[in-house]
Amino acid sequence: MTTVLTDNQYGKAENRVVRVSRDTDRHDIIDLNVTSQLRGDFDAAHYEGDNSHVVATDTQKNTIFAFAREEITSPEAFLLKLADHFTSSFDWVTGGRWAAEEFGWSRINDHDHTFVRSAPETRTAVLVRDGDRDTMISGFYGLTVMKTTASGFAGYPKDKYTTLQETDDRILATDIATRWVYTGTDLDFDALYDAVKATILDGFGKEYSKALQETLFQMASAVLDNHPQVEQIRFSCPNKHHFLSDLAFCGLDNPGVVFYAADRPYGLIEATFAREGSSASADAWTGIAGFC
Ligand SMILES: O=c1[nH]c(=O)c2[nH]c(=O)[nH]c2[nH]1
Repeated sequence: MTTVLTDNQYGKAENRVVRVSRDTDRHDIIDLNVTSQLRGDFDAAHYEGDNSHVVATDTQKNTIFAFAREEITSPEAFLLKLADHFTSSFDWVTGGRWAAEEFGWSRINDHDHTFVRSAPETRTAVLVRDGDRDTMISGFYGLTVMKTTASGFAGYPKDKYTTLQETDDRILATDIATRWVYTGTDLDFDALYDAVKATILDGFGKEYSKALQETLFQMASAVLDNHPQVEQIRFSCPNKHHFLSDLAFCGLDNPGVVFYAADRPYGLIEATFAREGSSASADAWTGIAGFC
Protein backbone atom coordinates (compact mmCIF):
# COMPACT_ATOMS: atom_id res chain seq x y z
CA MET A 1 0.00 0.00 0.00
CA THR A 2 1.22 3.47 -0.80
CA THR A 3 0.21 6.38 1.39
CA VAL A 4 -0.07 9.66 -0.45
CA LEU A 5 -0.37 13.16 0.90
CA THR A 6 -3.50 14.98 -0.16
CA ASP A 7 -4.82 18.26 1.30
CA ASN A 8 -2.60 19.91 3.84
CA GLN A 9 -1.98 23.28 5.42
CA TYR A 10 -0.11 24.39 8.49
CA GLY A 11 0.70 27.48 10.46
CA LYS A 12 0.25 29.27 13.77
CA ALA A 13 -3.26 29.48 15.13
CA GLU A 14 -4.87 32.08 17.36
CA ASN A 15 -2.21 34.73 17.67
CA ARG A 16 -3.74 37.22 20.05
CA VAL A 17 -2.59 40.60 18.79
CA VAL A 18 -3.50 43.85 20.52
CA ARG A 19 -2.30 47.01 18.81
CA VAL A 20 -2.32 50.36 20.61
CA SER A 21 -2.12 53.49 18.45
CA ARG A 22 -0.46 56.11 20.63
CA ASP A 23 0.39 58.79 18.07
CA THR A 24 -1.51 61.21 20.29
CA ASP A 25 -2.65 61.00 23.90
CA ARG A 26 -5.97 59.75 22.61
CA HIS A 27 -5.19 56.07 22.07
CA ASP A 28 -6.96 53.58 19.82
CA ILE A 29 -6.89 49.83 20.14
CA ILE A 30 -7.46 46.94 17.83
CA ASP A 31 -7.78 43.46 19.27
CA LEU A 32 -7.41 40.48 16.95
CA ASN A 33 -7.05 36.73 17.05
CA VAL A 34 -5.10 35.81 13.90
CA THR A 35 -4.42 32.43 12.33
CA SER A 36 -1.98 31.91 9.45
CA GLN A 37 -1.81 28.66 7.50
CA LEU A 38 0.27 28.02 4.39
CA ARG A 39 -0.52 25.76 1.45
CA GLY A 40 1.84 24.75 -1.33
CA ASP A 41 4.59 22.20 -1.89
CA PHE A 42 5.27 20.62 1.47
CA ASP A 43 5.57 17.04 0.20
CA ALA A 44 9.17 16.56 1.31
CA ALA A 45 8.40 17.62 4.86
CA HIS A 46 5.73 14.97 5.15
CA TYR A 47 7.44 12.18 3.17
CA GLU A 48 11.07 12.67 4.12
CA GLY A 49 11.28 14.97 7.10
CA ASP A 50 12.95 17.53 4.84
CA ASN A 51 12.01 20.89 6.32
CA SER A 52 13.64 23.06 3.69
CA HIS A 53 10.22 24.33 2.57
CA VAL A 54 8.73 24.57 6.05
CA VAL A 55 8.38 28.23 6.94
CA ALA A 56 8.27 27.73 10.69
CA THR A 57 5.00 28.36 12.42
CA ASP A 58 7.07 30.45 14.81
CA THR A 59 8.15 32.62 11.86
CA GLN A 60 4.53 32.98 10.80
CA LYS A 61 3.68 34.14 14.31
CA ASN A 62 6.53 36.66 14.31
CA THR A 63 5.46 37.98 10.92
CA ILE A 64 1.96 38.62 12.23
CA PHE A 65 3.30 40.66 15.17
CA ALA A 66 5.84 42.52 13.00
CA PHE A 67 3.14 43.47 10.51
CA ALA A 68 0.93 44.61 13.39
CA ARG A 69 3.72 47.00 14.38
CA GLU A 70 3.26 48.77 11.03
CA GLU A 71 -0.50 49.13 10.95
CA ILE A 72 -3.76 47.26 11.05
CA THR A 73 -6.56 48.87 9.12
CA SER A 74 -9.28 46.25 8.76
CA PRO A 75 -8.91 42.55 9.66
CA GLU A 76 -9.44 41.75 5.98
CA ALA A 77 -6.68 44.12 4.84
CA PHE A 78 -4.34 42.60 7.42
CA LEU A 79 -5.02 39.08 6.08
CA LEU A 80 -4.39 40.21 2.51
CA LYS A 81 -1.06 41.67 3.58
CA LEU A 82 -0.02 38.41 5.23
CA ALA A 83 -1.10 36.41 2.17
CA ASP A 84 0.85 38.69 -0.16
CA HIS A 85 3.93 38.40 2.01
CA PHE A 86 4.00 34.61 2.29
CA THR A 87 3.06 33.90 -1.32
CA SER A 88 5.59 36.37 -2.70
CA SER A 89 8.47 35.49 -0.34
CA PHE A 90 8.45 31.73 -0.77
CA ASP A 91 8.07 30.27 -4.29
CA TRP A 92 6.54 27.05 -3.09
CA VAL A 93 3.83 28.76 -1.04
CA THR A 94 1.00 28.90 -3.57
CA GLY A 95 -1.74 29.88 -1.23
CA GLY A 96 -3.08 29.47 2.24
CA ARG A 97 -5.74 30.34 4.68
CA TRP A 98 -5.58 33.37 6.92
CA ALA A 99 -8.27 34.09 9.48
CA ALA A 100 -8.98 36.76 12.06
CA GLU A 101 -11.47 37.44 14.78
CA GLU A 102 -11.86 41.00 16.00
CA PHE A 103 -13.06 41.86 19.49
CA GLY A 104 -14.63 45.29 19.76
CA TRP A 105 -13.69 47.88 22.35
CA SER A 106 -15.03 51.37 22.93
CA ARG A 107 -14.03 54.23 25.20
CA ILE A 108 -15.28 54.44 28.75
CA ASN A 109 -16.95 57.87 29.07
CA ASP A 110 -15.02 59.13 26.05
CA HIS A 111 -11.79 58.61 28.00
CA ASP A 112 -8.51 58.86 26.07
CA HIS A 113 -7.01 55.55 27.14
CA THR A 114 -9.63 53.52 29.03
CA PHE A 115 -11.76 51.01 27.16
CA VAL A 116 -14.56 48.55 27.73
CA ARG A 117 -15.25 45.46 25.63
CA SER A 118 -18.30 46.69 23.83
CA ALA A 119 -19.22 45.02 20.58
CA PRO A 120 -21.78 42.34 21.40
CA GLU A 121 -20.60 40.30 18.43
CA THR A 122 -17.20 39.04 17.35
CA ARG A 123 -16.26 40.03 13.82
CA THR A 124 -14.62 37.36 11.64
CA ALA A 125 -12.67 37.29 8.40
CA VAL A 126 -11.17 34.43 6.41
CA LEU A 127 -9.03 34.77 3.31
CA VAL A 128 -8.41 31.68 1.20
CA ARG A 129 -5.79 32.11 -1.51
CA ASP A 130 -5.41 29.42 -4.18
CA GLY A 131 -2.88 30.50 -6.79
CA ASP A 132 -4.22 33.76 -8.14
CA ARG A 133 -7.72 33.26 -6.79
CA ASP A 134 -8.65 34.97 -3.53
CA THR A 135 -11.86 34.35 -1.63
CA MET A 136 -12.67 36.67 1.28
CA ILE A 137 -15.33 35.52 3.71
CA SER A 138 -16.33 37.99 6.42
CA GLY A 139 -18.90 37.71 9.15
CA PHE A 140 -19.62 37.73 12.84
CA TYR A 141 -20.91 35.51 15.61
CA GLY A 142 -22.58 36.05 18.94
CA LEU A 143 -25.03 38.78 17.98
CA THR A 144 -28.04 38.01 20.18
CA VAL A 145 -31.39 39.33 18.97
CA MET A 146 -35.00 38.90 20.01
CA LYS A 147 -38.41 39.87 18.69
CA THR A 148 -41.25 39.75 21.18
CA THR A 149 -44.01 39.34 18.59
CA ALA A 150 -44.52 39.07 14.81
CA SER A 151 -43.26 35.49 14.82
CA GLY A 152 -45.16 32.20 14.66
CA PHE A 153 -44.72 28.57 13.76
CA ALA A 154 -47.56 26.54 12.24
CA GLY A 155 -48.37 24.22 9.38
CA TYR A 156 -45.74 21.63 10.24
CA PRO A 157 -46.47 17.90 9.93
CA LYS A 158 -48.03 16.21 12.96
CA ASP A 159 -47.41 12.63 13.93
CA LYS A 160 -47.79 10.63 17.14
CA TYR A 161 -44.64 12.25 18.52
CA THR A 162 -45.79 15.82 17.95
CA THR A 163 -46.79 17.77 21.05
CA LEU A 164 -45.86 21.31 19.91
CA GLN A 165 -48.87 23.62 19.60
CA GLU A 166 -49.15 25.88 16.59
CA THR A 167 -48.77 29.57 17.33
CA ASP A 168 -49.04 32.85 15.44
CA ASP A 169 -47.47 34.87 18.23
CA ARG A 170 -44.29 33.80 19.97
CA ILE A 171 -40.92 35.17 20.97
CA LEU A 172 -38.16 34.61 18.42
CA ALA A 173 -34.62 34.86 19.75
CA THR A 174 -31.28 33.76 18.38
CA ASP A 175 -27.53 34.33 18.46
CA ILE A 176 -26.71 35.22 14.88
CA ALA A 177 -23.60 33.60 13.43
CA THR A 178 -23.11 34.55 9.81
CA ARG A 179 -20.43 34.65 7.14
CA TRP A 180 -20.65 36.14 3.69
CA VAL A 181 -18.48 35.81 0.61
CA TYR A 182 -17.35 38.97 -1.11
CA THR A 183 -17.10 39.31 -4.88
CA GLY A 184 -13.53 40.63 -4.61
CA THR A 185 -10.88 42.00 -2.30
CA ASP A 186 -10.62 45.63 -3.39
CA LEU A 187 -13.37 46.79 -1.06
CA ASP A 188 -13.96 49.09 1.90
CA PHE A 189 -14.26 46.22 4.36
CA ASP A 190 -15.03 48.29 7.47
CA ALA A 191 -17.84 50.22 5.81
CA LEU A 192 -19.25 47.04 4.28
CA TYR A 193 -19.12 45.24 7.62
CA ASP A 194 -21.19 47.96 9.29
CA ALA A 195 -23.62 48.11 6.37
CA VAL A 196 -24.15 44.34 6.11
CA LYS A 197 -24.61 44.04 9.88
CA ALA A 198 -27.18 46.85 9.82
CA THR A 199 -29.02 45.16 6.95
CA ILE A 200 -29.10 41.85 8.83
CA LEU A 201 -30.50 43.51 11.96
CA ASP A 202 -33.08 45.36 9.91
CA GLY A 203 -34.01 42.11 8.10
CA PHE A 204 -34.47 40.29 11.40
CA GLY A 205 -37.24 42.57 12.54
CA LYS A 206 -38.83 43.90 9.42
CA GLU A 207 -41.36 41.26 8.47
CA TYR A 208 -43.54 38.66 10.15
CA SER A 209 -41.60 35.40 10.58
CA LYS A 210 -43.33 32.08 9.88
CA ALA A 211 -40.21 30.22 11.05
CA LEU A 212 -36.61 30.98 11.84
CA GLN A 213 -35.88 29.42 8.44
CA GLU A 214 -37.91 32.22 6.81
CA THR A 215 -36.16 34.82 8.93
CA LEU A 216 -32.79 33.59 7.63
CA PHE A 217 -34.08 34.04 4.09
CA GLN A 218 -35.42 37.52 4.92
CA MET A 219 -32.03 38.58 6.31
CA ALA A 220 -30.10 36.96 3.45
CA SER A 221 -32.20 38.42 0.68
CA ALA A 222 -31.94 41.89 2.26
CA VAL A 223 -28.14 41.54 2.21
CA LEU A 224 -27.96 40.21 -1.36
CA ASP A 225 -30.44 42.85 -2.59
CA ASN A 226 -28.66 45.77 -0.94
CA HIS A 227 -24.99 44.83 -1.20
CA PRO A 228 -23.81 43.81 -4.68
CA GLN A 229 -20.34 43.14 -3.20
CA VAL A 230 -21.76 40.07 -1.41
CA GLU A 231 -22.44 36.96 -3.44
CA GLN A 232 -23.20 34.34 -0.81
CA ILE A 233 -24.27 34.47 2.82
CA ARG A 234 -24.54 31.71 5.37
CA PHE A 235 -26.23 31.63 8.77
CA SER A 236 -26.09 29.34 11.76
CA CYS A 237 -28.77 30.36 14.25
CA PRO A 238 -30.02 28.60 17.37
CA ASN A 239 -33.72 28.96 18.05
CA LYS A 240 -33.54 30.15 21.66
CA HIS A 241 -36.90 28.90 22.84
CA HIS A 242 -38.95 31.01 25.23
CA PHE A 243 -41.76 29.03 26.83
CA LEU A 244 -44.75 30.76 28.36
CA SER A 245 -44.64 30.10 32.07
CA ASP A 246 -47.80 28.43 33.39
CA LEU A 247 -48.76 30.50 36.44
CA ALA A 248 -52.15 28.86 36.95
CA PHE A 249 -50.73 27.03 39.97
CA CYS A 250 -51.04 30.30 41.90
CA GLY A 251 -54.16 31.57 40.16
CA LEU A 252 -52.39 34.03 37.84
CA ASP A 253 -53.07 34.45 34.18
CA ASN A 254 -50.12 34.92 31.84
CA PRO A 255 -51.06 36.69 28.60
CA GLY A 256 -47.57 36.52 27.06
CA VAL A 257 -45.83 38.29 29.94
CA VAL A 258 -43.59 35.78 31.74
CA PHE A 259 -41.43 33.29 29.83
CA TYR A 260 -38.98 30.58 30.73
CA ALA A 261 -35.86 31.07 28.58
CA ALA A 262 -34.62 27.53 27.98
CA ASP A 263 -30.94 27.20 27.18
CA ARG A 264 -31.09 23.64 25.81
CA PRO A 265 -32.04 21.81 23.78
CA TYR A 266 -32.40 24.43 21.09
CA GLY A 267 -33.40 24.31 17.44
CA LEU A 268 -30.43 24.88 15.16
CA ILE A 269 -31.26 26.40 11.81
CA GLU A 270 -28.49 26.72 9.23
CA ALA A 271 -28.61 27.78 5.59
CA THR A 272 -26.53 29.25 2.80
CA PHE A 273 -28.05 31.69 0.31
CA ALA A 274 -26.40 32.79 -2.91
CA ARG A 275 -27.04 35.35 -5.55
CA GLU A 276 -28.39 33.35 -8.50
CA GLY A 277 -25.48 32.38 -10.73
CA SER A 278 -22.93 33.11 -7.99
CA SER A 279 -19.44 32.05 -8.99
CA ALA A 280 -18.07 31.83 -5.44
CA SER A 281 -16.15 28.64 -4.96
CA ALA A 282 -17.71 26.13 -2.57
CA ASP A 283 -14.14 25.14 -1.61
CA ALA A 284 -13.68 28.40 0.25
CA TRP A 285 -16.04 27.17 2.96
CA THR A 286 -13.84 24.14 3.59
CA GLY A 287 -12.05 24.56 6.88
CA ILE A 288 -14.71 26.72 8.43
CA ALA A 289 -15.50 24.83 11.60
CA GLY A 290 -19.08 23.68 11.86
CA PHE A 291 -21.51 25.25 9.44
CA CYS A 292 -20.57 28.86 9.97
O1 LIG B 1 -38.78 28.51 13.58
C1 LIG B 1 -38.87 27.31 13.86
N1 LIG B 1 -38.38 26.39 12.99
C2 LIG B 1 -38.45 25.05 13.23
O2 LIG B 1 -37.96 24.20 12.41
C3 LIG B 1 -39.04 24.64 14.45
N2 LIG B 1 -39.23 23.41 15.01
C4 LIG B 1 -39.82 23.64 16.21
O3 LIG B 1 -40.12 22.73 17.04
N3 LIG B 1 -40.02 24.98 16.43
C5 LIG B 1 -39.54 25.61 15.33
N4 LIG B 1 -39.44 26.94 15.02
